[in-house]
Amino acid sequence: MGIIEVHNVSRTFTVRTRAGRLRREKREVRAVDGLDFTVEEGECVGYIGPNGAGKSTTIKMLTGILVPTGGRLRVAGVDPARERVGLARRIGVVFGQRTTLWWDLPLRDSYELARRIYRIPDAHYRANLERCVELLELGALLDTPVRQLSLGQRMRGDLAAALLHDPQVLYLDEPTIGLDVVSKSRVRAFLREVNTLQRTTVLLTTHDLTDIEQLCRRVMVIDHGRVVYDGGLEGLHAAGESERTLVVDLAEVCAPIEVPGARVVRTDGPRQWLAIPARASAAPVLAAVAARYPLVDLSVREPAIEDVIARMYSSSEAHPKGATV
Ligand SMILES: Nc1ncnc2c1ncn2[C@@H]1O[C@H](COP(=O)(O)OP(=O)(O)OP(=O)(O)O)[C@@H](O)[C@H]1O
Repeated sequence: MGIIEVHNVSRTFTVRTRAGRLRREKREVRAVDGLDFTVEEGECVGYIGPNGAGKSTTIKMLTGILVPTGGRLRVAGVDPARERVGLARRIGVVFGQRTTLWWDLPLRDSYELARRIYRIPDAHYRANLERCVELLELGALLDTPVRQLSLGQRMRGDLAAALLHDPQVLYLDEPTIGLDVVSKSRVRAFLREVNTLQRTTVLLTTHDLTDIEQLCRRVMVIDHGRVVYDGGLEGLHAAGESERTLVVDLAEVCAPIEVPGARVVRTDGPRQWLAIPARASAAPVLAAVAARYPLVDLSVREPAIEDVIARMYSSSEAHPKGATV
């Protein structure tokens, strides 16, 4: 049995919309519609999809905040909605757009509250706090009120708070949203460590494919409340034939770059944009450009998740699910 079991789960919402000046109409929104998947203990799974696909609704059902309209859900062997309080000790949740920390209190006090709420034994608490403080470089921030922390510092603070009670499962909803490159890489390094050393199961929702690339062997794509792809990131790129973009700044205006494995898709003065297949390494293209052209700077842009999914649909025509799940 997996640590997360989702069988034919649905969740509908009834929304009231205006129909004329006085009349209101009821409409059903199927946020999640016959969702099926299993996550094994110790996996780190990316859970991605376009806006409104049903990701947050799934996470809310997995924490017990929302009750499914149909189907069967189990997390660590229990029904989340029925045993929400008991399950809270076994899961950790981090929402990138919100904080679970106390706004006016120093980080240290929020952690102390978590210790009491979860009744974490002293020695355990001290060891976990020490490990999180070291790995997330929180030492100098422990006495700072949360409202004075930068977004990246607060996110690191939130991650520590979610892990002090040693949860078996960690749900992350956009943990790197709005962070700079350095903060993103710190957060990712920490999550890798938590998943590989602590064997914490991670379900990660993100719009940043680099998060998935660096952390997850498995990715599930959800669209219109259903899983439309379940497999490796490479397979997803292959299914959609997705492309990365290499942005190249040259010392002078040149004719469009010609190197094997890449094609120029745009030019603007000395800057050129090259498309390369996302599943191939960018290194040979970088080396060829550097050897033949007066290179000043370059950066690699991952394809947007929305583009990868759109391409996946167009390449598998009307039946993406059959092609990939
Ligand atoms: N409380 C609610 N009442 C009515 N409709 C809702 C509610 N919560 C979600 N929905 C609808 O359910 C659908 C799925 O929403 P959900 O927030 O799960 O998507 P998401 O994949 O997390 O999107 P995003 O990436 O934008 O956060 C959307 O159409 C949304 O409008």
